[in-house]
Amino acid sequence: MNIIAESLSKNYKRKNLPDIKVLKNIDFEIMSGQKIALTGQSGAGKSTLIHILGLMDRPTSGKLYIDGVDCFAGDDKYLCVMRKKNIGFVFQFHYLMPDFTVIENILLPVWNEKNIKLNQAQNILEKVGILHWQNHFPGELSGGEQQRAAIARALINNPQIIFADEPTGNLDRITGLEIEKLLFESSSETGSTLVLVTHNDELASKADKIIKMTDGKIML
Ligand SMILES: Nc1ncnc2c1ncn2[C@@H]1O[C@H](COP(=O)(O)OP(=O)(O)OP(=O)(O)O)[C@@H](O)[C@H]1O
Repeated sequence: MNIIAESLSKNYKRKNLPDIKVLKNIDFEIMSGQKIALTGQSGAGKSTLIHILGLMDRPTSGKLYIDGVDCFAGDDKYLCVMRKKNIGFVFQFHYLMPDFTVIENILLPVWNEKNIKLNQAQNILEKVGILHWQNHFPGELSGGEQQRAAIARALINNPQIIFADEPTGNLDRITGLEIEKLLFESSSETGSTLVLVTHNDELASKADKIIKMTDGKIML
């Protein structure tokens, strides 16, 4: 799926202070299947942007087209359906449910079809290298393994776009590189579009395109 941002802006309101302008008229196009590294210094607005692209937040102004659809013209219910159908999200923290096993966590987004999806969930766990952990609880896994489980959960809906917001921020360098490599490989295999927030220049250089943000703007 391709993504077009047209003059996206985001302001946050602050008590007794002027609004803070976090995104300032952002324009770009991401082609279907492209792997994008989103980089920029802390506070540049990367998370704010990726939350809007992932339909978890609305811009103050501007448009976002996913495969030609003007997403924010829809109501919240529409955004929710669109997100569930097309988008996978991996965060810096894994947000796995501690009282559910790994396989149950992967099946949570598709719980009403969990019996039908079991094989697929196990295949994904095998692909991300943690099938042997399927009946264990997240607390028994290492940080890297937990993040692999979070990726598996993001993949269960066969998303056409994956957003990953510093998914390796809590991991050591080697484990982090493995996780980012896994995201790249998964995107190549499935042809899904990947937008990855990273501070790793080596990895960013392997992306099809680097979008660099500075102070709420894109540096071209
Ligand atoms: N809900 C909010 N209310 C007010 N200000 C916010 C809110 N969310 C983010 N900000 C501000 O917006 C700016 C951009 O934040 P954002 O998290 O998008 O940056 P970032 O590039 O992802 O940074 P980092 O690399 O440190 O995660 C920051 O100054 C932040 O304090």
